[in-house]
Amino acid sequence: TPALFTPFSLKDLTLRNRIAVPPMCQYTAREGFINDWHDAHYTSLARGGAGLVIVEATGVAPEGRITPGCLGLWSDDHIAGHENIARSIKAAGAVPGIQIGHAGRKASANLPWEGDDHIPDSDPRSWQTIAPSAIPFGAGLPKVPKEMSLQDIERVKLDFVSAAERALKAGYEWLELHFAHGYLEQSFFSVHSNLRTDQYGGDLAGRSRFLLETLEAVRKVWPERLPLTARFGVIEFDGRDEETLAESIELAKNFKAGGLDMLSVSVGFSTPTAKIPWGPAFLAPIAQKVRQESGLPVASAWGIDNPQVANQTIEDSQLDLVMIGKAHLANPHYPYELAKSLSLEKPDWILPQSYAHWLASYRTS
Ligand SMILES: C=C(C(=O)O)c1ccccc1
Repeated sequence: TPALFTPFSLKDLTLRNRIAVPPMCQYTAREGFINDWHDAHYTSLARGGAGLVIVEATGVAPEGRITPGCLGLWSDDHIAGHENIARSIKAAGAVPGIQIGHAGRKASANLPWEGDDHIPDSDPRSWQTIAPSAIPFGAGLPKVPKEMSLQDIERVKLDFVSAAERALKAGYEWLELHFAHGYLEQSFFSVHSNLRTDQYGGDLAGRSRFLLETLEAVRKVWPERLPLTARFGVIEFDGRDEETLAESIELAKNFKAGGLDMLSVSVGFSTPTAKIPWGPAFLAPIAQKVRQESGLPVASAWGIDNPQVANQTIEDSQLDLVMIGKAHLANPHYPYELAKSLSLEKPDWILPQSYAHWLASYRTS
């Protein structure tokens, strides 16, 4: 059996294979609510055969959304829509996951295909953004955020806890904290965005504190038997990579000590001047180093859209799970293509029986 199609167990869950659909914002919600688009989108992805489907970045507060089109779990009214999503993913044989986050200084933005930039302050759809320091990201996201008070920090931690409790009520079994991509928690960790002089800034311990306290608070309400994971940028490609990676590995060790079950290794995206060396599974070797030195199981995304590359990252013990995004948008049944390319036995049965039976019948080739 190709390594990509071996099961993966984490806490009380077992995934049918190593293929995960990473969180990919659909920007199709209104006031944070699930609608028909999300129902069809996530159901079709789960029926495609992946072991895990993670629902897109879901705001823990209205001002924590990236755009007005993002999903939310800041209200109990949001739970019902997510119950359908979680049930439908599980019914298709995949583990239902969700990513919760706060976009920090990158919030209050237009949809990517409508500018991908900050909504002008003059536009009634815009809102005040918050961050560790009053430093803008730059480029298309020039809004100067409000520096968070200690009360703001406490409130946002509680927002993460409440969103996690709602995710559990909705039936999700895998929770990913969005600590990456220049959003709020990443921005506390990065020297590009955190110039605080209190206990939430300064040295590595200070810049790690908000992340570790958020993890600690969410861990208390997320059942021990279910995976609690985080997506985090371990490198910025900003010319300080060795130092950033060393600090990130220290943080990963503290994540593990704090009860994190897995790290989805990504890029920090904390500065618009980063020079990212995009390439097939380009983060896999970095993820392997994080896994070796922190002892955390790792996943990673970016450029894993080739069957041999995907399988090799598992075969070579670089990754425990591969996050395959765009290939799934192009074809929700992408795991079926992977199964055929990698010569899995009875590849048709990756898909639901209503499809598999006929795909395996009346073969003409
Ligand atoms: C919407 C994103 C997310 O939620 O992480 C994102 C961020 C950076 C690059 C691509 C997508």
